[in-house]
Amino acid sequence: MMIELIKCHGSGNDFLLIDEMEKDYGFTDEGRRELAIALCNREKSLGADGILYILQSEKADAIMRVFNSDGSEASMCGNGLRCAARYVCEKLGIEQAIIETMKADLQVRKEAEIYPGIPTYQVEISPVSFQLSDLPLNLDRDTLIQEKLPELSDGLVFTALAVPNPHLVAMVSREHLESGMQKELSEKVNGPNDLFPDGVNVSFIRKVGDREIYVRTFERGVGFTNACGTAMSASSLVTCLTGDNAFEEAISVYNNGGMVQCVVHKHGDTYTIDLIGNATYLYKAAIDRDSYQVVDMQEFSEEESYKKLQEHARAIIA
Ligand SMILES: N[C@@H](CCC[C@H](N)C(=O)O)C(=O)O
Repeated sequence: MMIELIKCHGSGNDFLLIDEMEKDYGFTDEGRRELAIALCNREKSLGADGILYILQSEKADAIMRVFNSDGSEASMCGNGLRCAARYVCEKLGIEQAIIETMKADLQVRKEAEIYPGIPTYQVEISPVSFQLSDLPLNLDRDTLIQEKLPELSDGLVFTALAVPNPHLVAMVSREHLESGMQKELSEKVNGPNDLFPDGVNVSFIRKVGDREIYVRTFERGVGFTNACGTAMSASSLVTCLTGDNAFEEAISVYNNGGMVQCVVHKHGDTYTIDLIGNATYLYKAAIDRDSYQVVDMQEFSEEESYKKLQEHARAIIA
């Protein structure tokens, strides 16, 4: 039996999208996990940061499940949700949809192109929680908002939040980004450790201009990726809390794979974030289910336009 998939990316955060609505592959969760480990391997197979499984939903237009390249399942994936949004909207011939994810049913919709020639989607990032029990982060307190965490660093100021997957973010200088500090502390909190028993996505943010930030993320279950959509959303929210950016205004978020825009909404004591950016298809392929060998591959021609956005982004963050 063949498995059909689409290789896609959001800000260079790349995924293999498998439609289980179209074809019933009869995957078990262990099967989904094994497939993620096998196909995401960049040395031995197609390579990707994760697999997006699209399934039939009883209450929404579709379900998106996300498996990281190490086989762990993530509760959310912002860049992946844009790719899933495009796939579901085009499949159903609609411009907006509701996609069920592990913890929330989220609104997605087609948007005006973020850069010429780039299919663009807006996705809702929600719910947001600062309760440490929601990450979880084991500290003898309820929240960690713009405070030091001496177990990880004497100098950096961190915020911990769940959107709803767990994030730890810090605003840093260029020197911090160039040091090995992010890798070192990310490996610590994503290995066996008492603070973050389930691991955490770790982002360093640098302000690059008015309503412009750069975010680099070490992703739980993957390592450094070109970008992480939920991390860029969480980081945008933190910069609104610090006063570096403003609620309800578009923030350009640059990353190593390109750029997105985030708009942070404050509703009383709660927050939601709009994440707007590309949903780019690279190729579609058919894989032999037993050997994982590629049987057929057809490329899309969308990457040329995307490279122009990347050049623009690189010039800003240089
Ligand atoms: N790249 C994603 C997040 C994927 C999940 C993450 N690694 C986790 O385990 O929480 C995004 O774009 O949000």
